[in-house]
Amino acid sequence: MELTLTRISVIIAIGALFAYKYIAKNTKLTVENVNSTYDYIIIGAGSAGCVLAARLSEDPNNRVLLLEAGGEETDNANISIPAAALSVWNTSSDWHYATEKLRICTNWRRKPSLLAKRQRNRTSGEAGCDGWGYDDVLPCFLKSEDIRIDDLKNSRFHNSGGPLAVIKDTVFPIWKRFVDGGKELGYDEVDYNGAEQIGFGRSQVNVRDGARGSTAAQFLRPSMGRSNLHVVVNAHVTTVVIDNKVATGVAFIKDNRKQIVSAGREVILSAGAIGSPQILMLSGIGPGQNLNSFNIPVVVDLPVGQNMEDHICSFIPGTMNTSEGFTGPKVESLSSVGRYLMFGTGPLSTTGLVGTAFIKSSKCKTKYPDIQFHLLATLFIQELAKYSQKYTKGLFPDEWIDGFALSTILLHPKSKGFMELKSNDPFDYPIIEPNYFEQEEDMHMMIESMRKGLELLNTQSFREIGTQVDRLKVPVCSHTTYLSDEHLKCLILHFAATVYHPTSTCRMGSLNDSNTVVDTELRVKGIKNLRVVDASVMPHVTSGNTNAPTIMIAEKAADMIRGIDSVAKVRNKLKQTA
Ligand SMILES: Cc1cc2nc3c(=O)[nH]c(=O)nc-3n(C[C@H](O)[C@H](O)[C@H](O)COP(=O)(O)OP(=O)(O)OC[C@H]3O[C@@H](n4cnc5c(N)ncnc54)[C@H](O)[C@@H]3O)c2cc1C
Repeated sequence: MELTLTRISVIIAIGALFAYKYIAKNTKLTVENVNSTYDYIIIGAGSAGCVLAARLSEDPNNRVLLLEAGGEETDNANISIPAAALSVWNTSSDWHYATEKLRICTNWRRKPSLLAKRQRNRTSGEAGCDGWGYDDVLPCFLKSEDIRIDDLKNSRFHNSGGPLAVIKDTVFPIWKRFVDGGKELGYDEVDYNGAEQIGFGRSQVNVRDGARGSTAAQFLRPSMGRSNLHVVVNAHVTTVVIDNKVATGVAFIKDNRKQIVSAGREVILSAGAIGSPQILMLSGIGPGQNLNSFNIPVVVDLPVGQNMEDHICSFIPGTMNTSEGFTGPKVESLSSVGRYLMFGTGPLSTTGLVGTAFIKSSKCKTKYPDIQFHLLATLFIQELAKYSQKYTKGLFPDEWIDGFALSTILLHPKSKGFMELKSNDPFDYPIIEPNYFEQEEDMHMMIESMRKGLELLNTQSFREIGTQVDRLKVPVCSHTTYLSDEHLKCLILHFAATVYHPTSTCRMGSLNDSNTVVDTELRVKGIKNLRVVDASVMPHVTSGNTNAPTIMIAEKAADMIRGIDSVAKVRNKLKQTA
């Protein structure tokens, strides 16, 4: 306990200093007086909402209001320090959503699985989603990007000068073992955001000058000098005001007071894959049966909250006999702190997620990958693995030792989940039922992904550092034969976790597809002046992490809403270099 307390206090101190140096100069976000009417009201200042607010307010004629239920990102300085990301969990900056308990039962099936066609990391090429193919969306990815990796600066798949810095995580040398191990297995080292996704690479991360590159920091704050952009934090939106099937405003609660603000042009939901469907349902847009049970008048019956997809992962903890990774004492050392404060570099500037790979399972029939690896350059100590502590005894050490965790991720699970209202109280969390492993195929695939992970850890590259995976011998699975399918299944059932990539709860699709909520311009079907712009509109979860695709969606939506084509030049350049 003492170790962790010391660690936390050091991190907080660094955070405070960091905040003083980099952030305190920025002004507070919240405006004192909210106007009665704006042109656009955006709900949710997350990855998408901050981009939209910044882009829509570029036009001085647009009066924009951005409402956010949480506080400012500067309230918790650890949010900006890459290595301190974990210390933000379970704080007031976290919604603390919990999913329903995992039900594994092979004789019940909620629904047959949906379309098999999947997205690429940078595409959403889904049938019925015209305008969202790879060539359509690549310019929007590029618009946001500021590539800071020298050997990629001239790549047609990258761009310089956008708000979102992209760097390679290079602090901990274990990344090289990951890439070399991949080569031993026959994979190339790739820029997985470039021409070829399949292969191994150093992780590309959004860190600028040592600070995590959130859209609040990179898009919103630089726009705050604009008089036409108002932001209100700690404002919990309860409903969209709908009059005769036209969205006319938003109701929110701040400081225990309900306020209603009108939107002259549009209301845009960017409250995320849980928040957006919840607000829609509270406003009468959603599955009629669920709304009727809480006496919410149905305005439009749509499959809001259905079709939820998420990435799920397993962990293989490994130990090693060299100090090539991240440990608490290394990160908290005086030299590390000094380096960070002076130059924004060193162990504190890294997420620890040093390696990323995309591969195909034996069942994969498309040219896109269905398994992802992440190499985390640390073996958590027991105390940090609180979420599953009752099982983790033996899996993680009590004190920091040299090690790592290989996470094997299912990119396209067949199981679909859903979320629905638990009551008509906007402060009541909805039911979140991801249905992980409801389809047996997902379990087979997860076992295969772990076997492929074990193969990687058995390459010469990892053997050279004495890699051991015997922490998988956890007491809770001791009734099975070590590394048998049953053993891996037991590990998966006890330790598999979300990668926090829920999507598709307000799916985009063609107007006549009854399984979708918004059209290809992200307008809610059957309602005027209401759009959804966030991860919830993805037709399927992407073949990679979801943050950059969400930012792309916001970039594209901003152009749609403004009726401009801000990426015409980028698109033409891409055509010339094709
Ligand atoms: C712990 C964690 C780690 C992650 N790591 C990665 C990663 O390494 N790489 C990656 O690509 N992706 C990562 N993701 C996923 C990524 O953050 C999401 O895909 C992305 O943020 C989705 O953007 P969004 O705009 O849809 O929603 P969000 O970013 O969640 O934004 C929604 C916003 O709406 C606000 N809101 C919700 N309800 C209301 C309401 N009623 N009133 C007002 N405001 C409301 C929320 O507070 C929030 O600020 C991670 C997610 C989590 C949770």
